[in-house]
Amino acid sequence: MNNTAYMQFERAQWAELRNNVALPLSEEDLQQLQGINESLSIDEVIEIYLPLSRLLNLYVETQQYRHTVRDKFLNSNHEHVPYIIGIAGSVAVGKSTTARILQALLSLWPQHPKVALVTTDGFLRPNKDLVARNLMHKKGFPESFDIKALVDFVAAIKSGKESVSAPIYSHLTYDILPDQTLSVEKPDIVILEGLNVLQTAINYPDHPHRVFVSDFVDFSIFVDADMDLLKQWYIQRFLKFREGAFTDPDAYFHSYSKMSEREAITIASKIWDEINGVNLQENIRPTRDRANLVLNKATNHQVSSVKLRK
Ligand SMILES: Nc1ncnc2c1ncn2[C@@H]1O[C@H](COP(=O)(O)OP(=O)(O)OP(=O)(O)O)[C@@H](O)[C@H]1O
Ligand SMILES: CC(C)(CO)[C@@H](O)C(=O)NCCC(=O)O
Repeated sequence: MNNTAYMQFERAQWAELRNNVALPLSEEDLQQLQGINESLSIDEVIEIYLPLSRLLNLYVETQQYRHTVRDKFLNSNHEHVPYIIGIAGSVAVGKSTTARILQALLSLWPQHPKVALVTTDGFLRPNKDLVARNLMHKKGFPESFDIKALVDFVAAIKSGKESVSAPIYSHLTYDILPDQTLSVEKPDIVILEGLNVLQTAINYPDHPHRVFVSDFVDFSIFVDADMDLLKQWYIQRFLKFREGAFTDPDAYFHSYSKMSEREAITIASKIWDEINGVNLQENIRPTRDRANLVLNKATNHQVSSVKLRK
């Protein structure tokens, strides 16, 4: 008996769905997509993300229709509130890249929805608070976030408020930027990505809240990959930062740009084993089965299978 809550698609089966997608991509669109990430292949966009954007576009339309039906029933006229797509998964799995691809593709559909992108990293507590709470080695763990501020933020977006602002986290300074905020001005769609998008009370035993981020998320995606690949991607990205952003003297990890590649790999590997890998096992992967859709990635970030809730 098949008692799973998901329909499972192998890569080839999912890719076939692109034949149902009537969205021709121009040369310019392809160039824009390629600009998101130099290692992203266009085949990957066409075979995996294009059908996914079509499905999401249909869900958004259906939601808008439901609101129209509700307004008819109530004999009133309420404004639409943004549709929220949540993207969860490990550090370095590619949440922000997935979010940017979907943002670009969704904006190309004929309705040209305005799509905003928000990362929950902005709700990490500033370093000074983490130091005071002895949590600097727990960045990304539930207790390192101001979860109440995050829930209030998504609730405000869903209330239809004209402008809602979020703090910004910088990977360069490794801290919340003191005088900058991101403002979300009632777009059609908000893509909210972060480690904690699907977390619930179990993850926050010391700060019990009755309402969670996922209560406001209309459609959730969990991006997953095997542990050894994730560690490898984390180390690769660390080395990329080391050659790029960390060479900036203002970078928190500037000293890493001066050490040998071998030393840098040892450090990245330790950070993975002691922080990000542990957080994945304890607090992130256990939320996977709450997602509406799971993208499983294999070597080179290629999606190997897709699971969609029945
Ligand atoms: N589809 C893809 N194709 C090729 N490379 C990718 C893809 N997605 C992500 N990557 C690479 O994987 C690494 C991690 O990606 P990204 O920064 O999007 O992850 P993330 O999950 O948002 O990480 P974090 O939680 O630390 O912010 C980056 O080096 C990125 O270039
Ligand atoms: C900011 C987070 C928590 C999530 O993106 C992560 O990238 C991070 O900084 N983790 C802490 C350990 C590390 O430096 O990777």
